Order: sequence, then structure tokens, then C-alpha cells
Amino acid sequence: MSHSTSTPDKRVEVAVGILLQGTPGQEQFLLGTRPAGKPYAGYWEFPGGKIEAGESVEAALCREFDEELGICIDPAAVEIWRTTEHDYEHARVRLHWCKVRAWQGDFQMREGQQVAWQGLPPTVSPILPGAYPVLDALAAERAHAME
Ligand SMILES: Nc1nc2c([nH]c(=O)n2[C@H]2C[C@H](O)[C@@H](COP(=O)(O)OP(=O)(O)OP(=O)(O)O)O2)c(=O)[nH]1
Repeated sequence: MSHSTSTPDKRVEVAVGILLQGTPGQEQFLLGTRPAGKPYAGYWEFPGGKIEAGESVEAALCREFDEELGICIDPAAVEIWRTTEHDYEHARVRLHWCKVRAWQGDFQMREGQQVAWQGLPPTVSPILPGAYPVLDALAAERAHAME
């Protein structure tokens, strides 16, 4: 069987935050640019990063938000929303998308990144390919809520 020799489905697990603010139904979300030196440097992405060994999705997100933005989020306030997968040349990733509506602290762009609050559709570009399915899901959810 060809399956017996195939590579196991090993994916990099990533925690991604959809930081939301504003009026329900028209909430804006935060996107930032990827720092120099990483694959897809300069592309816009949701804040987040790889989950370390033994870490929960919520704990990874808290750590990444502190490292990237200098803000603190309460793990209990993280809503794990959905999971998507994307295959890049550099990695096969599984993205754990989390909604976050409350945080403490003022933003500090600790990686020298640009950030922007965005609506649907976002106006910044280019955006990481792996983020498009969740932008579609956010738009679908919003359209559904207005029915
Ligand atoms: N943060 C984030 N990552 C995303 C998004 N969409 C998407 O495909 N990804 C992918 C890109 C990367 O392959 C992976 C995140 O890994 P990363 O390299 O940015 O994470 P990290 O900061 O922990 O990396 P490292 O430098 O510490 O190794 O997830 C997104 O919207 N936000």
C-alpha cells in the first residue's frame, strides 16, 4: 500500500489570536506585519506563533501576545473558535484560531512590527495565505448574524 511509506501527517501547531474591539457586528481585528528574517517577512498576519511542547493553546497565545505586543490576556477569556490547516513550502501548519475581546496593557510593538485594526474586507496587503480561510469564516459569521 502506498500509505505505508507515506510521511506521517506531522504539522506545526500554531496559536493565533483574533483580537476584537468595537461594536458587535462590526468589530475590528488586529493584524500585524511579520518581522524580518521569518518566512513571508512583511506579510500581514494575526498575532500568534508556534505552540511549545507541553503548552496549551491558551498559554501559547498569552506568551505570544506578551512577546509580540506587550499585552496580557486572561486564558479564561480566550475563545478557541476553529482550526484550519495550511501547507507552506517551509512548513505544514495547523492553526488554532482564538477570539480574544479583553486584554490588559498598552500595545508595544516588541518586534518592530506595524499593526493595524482592520474590518472586513481588510485593506492591508499582502496577507499570509493561511489567514484567508478565517477571514472568509469571519465574513460568513457576520453575514449570518445580520440575517
Ligand atoms: N501568527 C500567525 N501565523 C500564521 C498566520 N497564518 C498562517 O498561515 N500562519 C503560519 C505562518 C507560520 O508558518 C506559522 C507561525 O509561525 P511563526 O514562525 O510566525 O511563529 P513563531 O513566532 O513562534 O516563530 P519562531 O520565530 O519563534 O520560530 O503559522 C496568522 O495569521 N498568524
